[in-house]
Amino acid sequence: VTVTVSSTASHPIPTTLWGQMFEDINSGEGGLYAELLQNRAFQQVTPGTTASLNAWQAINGAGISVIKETTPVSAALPNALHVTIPSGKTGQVGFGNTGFAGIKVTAGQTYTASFYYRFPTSSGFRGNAIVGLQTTSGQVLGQTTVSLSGAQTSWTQITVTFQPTTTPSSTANRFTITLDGTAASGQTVLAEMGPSFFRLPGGNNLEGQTTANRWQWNATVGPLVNRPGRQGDWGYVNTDGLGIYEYLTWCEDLNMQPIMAVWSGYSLGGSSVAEAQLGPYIQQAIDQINFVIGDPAKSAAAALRSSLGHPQPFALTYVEVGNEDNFGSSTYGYRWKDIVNALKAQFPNLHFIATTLVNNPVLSPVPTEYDVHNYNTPTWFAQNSFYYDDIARNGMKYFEGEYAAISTNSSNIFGAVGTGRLSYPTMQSAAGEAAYMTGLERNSDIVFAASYAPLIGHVTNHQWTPNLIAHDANGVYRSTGYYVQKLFSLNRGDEYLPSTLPSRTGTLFWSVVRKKSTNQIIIKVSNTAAASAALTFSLPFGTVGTSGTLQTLTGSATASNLPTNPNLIVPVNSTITTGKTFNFNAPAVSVSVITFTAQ
Ligand SMILES: O=S(=O)(O)O[C@H]1C[C@H](O)[C@@H](O)[C@@H]1CO
Repeated sequence: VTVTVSSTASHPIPTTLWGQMFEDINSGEGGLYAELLQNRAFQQVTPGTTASLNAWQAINGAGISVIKETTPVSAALPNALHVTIPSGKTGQVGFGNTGFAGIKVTAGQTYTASFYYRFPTSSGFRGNAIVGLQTTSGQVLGQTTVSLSGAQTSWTQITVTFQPTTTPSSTANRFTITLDGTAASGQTVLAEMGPSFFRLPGGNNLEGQTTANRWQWNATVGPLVNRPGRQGDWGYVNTDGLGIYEYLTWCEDLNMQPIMAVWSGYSLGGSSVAEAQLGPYIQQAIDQINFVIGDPAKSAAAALRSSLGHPQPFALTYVEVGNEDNFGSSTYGYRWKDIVNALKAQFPNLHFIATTLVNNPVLSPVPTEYDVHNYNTPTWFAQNSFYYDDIARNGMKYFEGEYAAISTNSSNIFGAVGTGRLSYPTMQSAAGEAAYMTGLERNSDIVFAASYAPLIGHVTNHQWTPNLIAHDANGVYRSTGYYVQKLFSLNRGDEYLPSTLPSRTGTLFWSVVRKKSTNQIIIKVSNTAAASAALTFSLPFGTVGTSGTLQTLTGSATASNLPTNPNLIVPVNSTITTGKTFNFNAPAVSVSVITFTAQ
């Protein structure tokens, strides 16, 4: 096929185009949230149940159970671990935590541990607790001692640091607190992508199954001891140690602008807040936004931000109202109207993104942006790379907030692995997504942002596959889809150059952009076919570099990067002969980026 490129740009490409969405689907807890211990504060569990001791285990015969404290360490943390050291025990006795399916221990790194303890009744016990990391078979990796006093009947916080002296070969390790059995006998002691935006906090995990357990910004901020946590929407307790302030400073550190959601009055269990009852939830949304951008002199929420060390507002342009409210579309009409009218009055410079299907129902005020989600097969993405070409240019802008090729079974996209659902992205799913992304780039006059979803998932403990990045206690695993996102994100242009259009029903797709600051032309090519494809590029520029760089991601269609072979398919860099006219042979099932200068 011959691709003739125009030298006249059709439109500027928004700087926000390629970004990431985040929600906690085994991605914060045990993942990005640095806490190594699972169930660290027995939040949101029922005392006395097996689940309440999740990840905790007794060592050498100690009696452990989760109790509802009569004098809790804080209102937010009502539960405590009750530890009984039986009489007649010798050696170290106590309890351990096995982390999130393991704890990675590296010699020489400094580990910090903190716990509160108290004795229910005053006792003459004075002794050392040993706090450290061991293999689950009991080999000490690193530890320190701290003295405990039986006279301490009110909660007191202990914080220790220690450096393991051994790096074990496996992550089958645990955090331990033990006492000398003889001395303590009979005592009871009360435990790297360059995204431009970052959507948070979800996704389903914003919504709650009920109004009561929706995500609430103010419950996720301040000292951990004041964060109660919540039953997340993915079957486990969110400690909310990774809260709104952590999200915002994370965005600032990585130069990403947040696309932040406010709760919209609908929960995944199907309930909607009645219009007459929306007031307090709208106020909570106003406070949430003031926490992010408000004036500390005028808003308590903004003053709270300032007190945490960030007096200046964070960057914020886009606020999403809910998530996938197509599931609650019968009440979104009034919820959108009342929420957006109130928020727009307070924050006239913000853009509010609607989350129902486009214009279904018709909303007032008319949204300026919609969030569109697409989960489908690799073939669907290739065959729908013109999804936005046919959409009217009427001022409406689109956020492709969630997209991923998740199954090869078009009649059961959301089915289980084994019925076509992918456990990990494959080369075929990555090429399909890349084909679709060339369409997003071509239509970036109306598509202002796009993010693959979900971003991260745990290798063994997950509710959703595939994920862009997998992780476990040993590390992170970059998928084929991750490399496609990285190739597009790190090779952005600032304007789109129209070119011969790919065939809508074909298997070969490309986009051509220009990076004005470096006079570079960047061509992205996705070949989703099982055979290589020959392209000839014809360029209208006066001078074109004779040599360019070529980055190619290719491999067997059904192959994935697995934790056991994480670098099976990675981008390969080489050079390519370029010029006013040059040829390129796209390998079967491949995604390529060709970069060269021209002016
Ligand atoms: O079951 S789904 O609704 O498809 O869940 C999807 C859509 C939702 O926004 C997000 O949280 C989740 C996975 O990314």
